Amino acid sequence: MRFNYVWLRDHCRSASCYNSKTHQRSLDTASVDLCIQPKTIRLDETTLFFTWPDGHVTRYDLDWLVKNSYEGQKQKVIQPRILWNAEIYQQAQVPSVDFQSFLETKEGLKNFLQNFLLYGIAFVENVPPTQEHTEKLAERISLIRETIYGRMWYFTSDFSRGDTAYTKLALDRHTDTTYFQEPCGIQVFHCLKHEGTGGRTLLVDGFYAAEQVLQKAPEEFELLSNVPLKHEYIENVGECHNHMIGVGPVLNIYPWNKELYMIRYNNYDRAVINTVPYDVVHRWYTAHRTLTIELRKPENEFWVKLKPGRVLFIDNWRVLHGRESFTGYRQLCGCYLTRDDVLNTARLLGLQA
Ligand SMILES: C[N+](C)(C)CCCC[C@H](N)C(=O)O
Ligand SMILES: O=C(O)CCC(=O)C(=O)O
Ligand SMILES: [Fe+2]
Repeated sequence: MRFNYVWLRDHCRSASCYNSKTHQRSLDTASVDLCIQPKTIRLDETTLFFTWPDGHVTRYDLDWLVKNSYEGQKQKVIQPRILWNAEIYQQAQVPSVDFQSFLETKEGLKNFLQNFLLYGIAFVENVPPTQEHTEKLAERISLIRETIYGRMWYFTSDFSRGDTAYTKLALDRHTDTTYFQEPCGIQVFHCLKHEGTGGRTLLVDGFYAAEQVLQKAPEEFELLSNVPLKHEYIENVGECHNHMIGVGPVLNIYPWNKELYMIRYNNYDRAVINTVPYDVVHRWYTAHRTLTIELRKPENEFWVKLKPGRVLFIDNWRVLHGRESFTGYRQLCGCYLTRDDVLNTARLLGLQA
């Protein structure tokens, strides 16, 4: 491990530099001389001591340094996950959580969140088929993210909005709200009614597909993670007038450990590509094709028929959803959740997120 002197001065945990009650830095980093060097350094079994030119002493537990070093972080994943195709997911026999235990017990909630974090999807069973109960569920783990579609939404194939979600058409796999600068973190679906045929939901682990791309064509993975593009939502239907634009690459990775944390994939909503120079465009399309081929492999598709009482939570930064075309009357309700607040709940329950 290598540490920079300014870093070592900046992270001093002494009472005058750091408020351990609020976990906030008191030290004004801008007051640290960028050429600072310790006057003396001393090491015992467990601790490293620095005395700075002004006499201030900083002590570091060696364990703390190991845990907080760049080298230590580089080897760690931020969020452990189990990547899946249909077979892996089905064999895992991930249990659904019951409505009552989800709402009333810490274990129920924790089991649910653990599965959700590992697989990017999770189900709650025996939910009364109403919008109010669905809202209660959502509020147990997060804040509802209000969007142009409302807070809780409730939709049928009535074409009330300028989007094909509001029809009976099939929808190919995609993530939602790619046209937001921060796409919605979680999507909640509860089918309240369906009198007709078809309408099954398709789920595909985008991270599993991306991992295949990384294995087979690392330079294509890199391109998809480097090239920013726009997604766009333009609506002029009735009273609804919206124009949303979100910019970012298809694959979003942390630069220090290359861990994938978000996929932005919606071929319907992808805008004109005008952020990519001529000599990159063709390579980008090739990489996009490779990813699409992985995403479309039948063995990566997990199909479910949503039923009243069974609520599905989808990690919209990871798992793509789609649907089969349908006939008859179908009513879906749900909402989006803010990702920070789901992770907050998970961490408070002791989960790594
Ligand atoms: C109906 N509901 C509110 C869930 C979403 C509608 C959003 C659909 C849009 N094409 C997208 O993928 O973002
Ligand atoms: O109707 C469905 O099952 C899902 C439609 C969809 O993709 C959406 O609402 O985001
Ligand atoms: Fe969608």
